[in-house]
Amino acid sequence: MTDDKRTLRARMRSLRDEFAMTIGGVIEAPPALLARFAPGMIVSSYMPIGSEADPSAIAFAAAERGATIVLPHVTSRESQVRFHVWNPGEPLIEGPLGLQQPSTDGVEAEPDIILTPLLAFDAALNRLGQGAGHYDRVFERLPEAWRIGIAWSVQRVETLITDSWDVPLHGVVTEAAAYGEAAA
Ligand SMILES: Nc1nc2c(c(=O)[nH]1)N(C=O)[C@@H](CNc1ccc(C(=O)N[C@@H](CCC(=O)O)C(=O)O)cc1)CN2
Ligand SMILES: Nc1ncnc2c1ncn2[C@@H]1O[C@H](COP(=O)(O)OP(=O)(O)OP(=O)(O)O)[C@@H](O)[C@H]1O
Repeated sequence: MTDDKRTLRARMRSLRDEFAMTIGGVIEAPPALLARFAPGMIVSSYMPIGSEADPSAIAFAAAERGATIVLPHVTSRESQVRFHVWNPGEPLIEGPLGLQQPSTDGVEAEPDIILTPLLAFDAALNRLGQGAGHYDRVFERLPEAWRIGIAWSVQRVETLITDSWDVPLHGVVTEAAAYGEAAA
């Protein structure tokens, strides 16, 4: 089970690298997502590492509509994700695992909408992540939050292997399409 996930992660990382280097594009907020952003809402974004799809155009659209942006912060593979308020333009700090993270001086706040990085997603909107279970644990802790995957179109597979703790996404947005509630 774990081995299959590991093999798929390696394959999806190289697919994603190749796509981002040759085609790429901008991931824009589809109308169904824009309609959700409202003043006072807390939206979690992330700073892409490697060839991850960049959610910043969506985060800026949310900020323009009055939402507060938070970014994930971890101290290790084992630690829980904490979300800290980040204002566009504020400096980021180098963290573990190649991450660019917000300062922990920023107020901690739990997101209403979680823009989620991923390695692969499937037709049922299951998600394969980096394998540390960071977002899986966030989804368990914040079951009311709206979970939106951000990805390149090449990251879509027909069926992912799932484990008992995997929580499916509500929607996914790519450079080419929107799925699930992000498309409704
Ligand atoms: N941009 C981004 N921020 C994020 C995540 C993420 O996936 N992407 N996370 C999601 O949980 C959390 C951090 N967790 C992580 C857990 C493992 C690895 C990891 O194994 N990295 C690989 C290299 C990844 C790559 O270059 O694509 C490594 O260290 O070998 C990275 C982040 C919170 N912030
Ligand atoms: N809700 C949870 N509570 C405690 N541990 C969890 C939870 N969810 C996942 N884990 C642990 O995290 C590990 C990795 O899970 P998995 O391979 O599904 O990660 P992933 O979803 O691909 O990664 P990520 O969420 O970090 O991007 C597993 O060993 C699992 O035991």
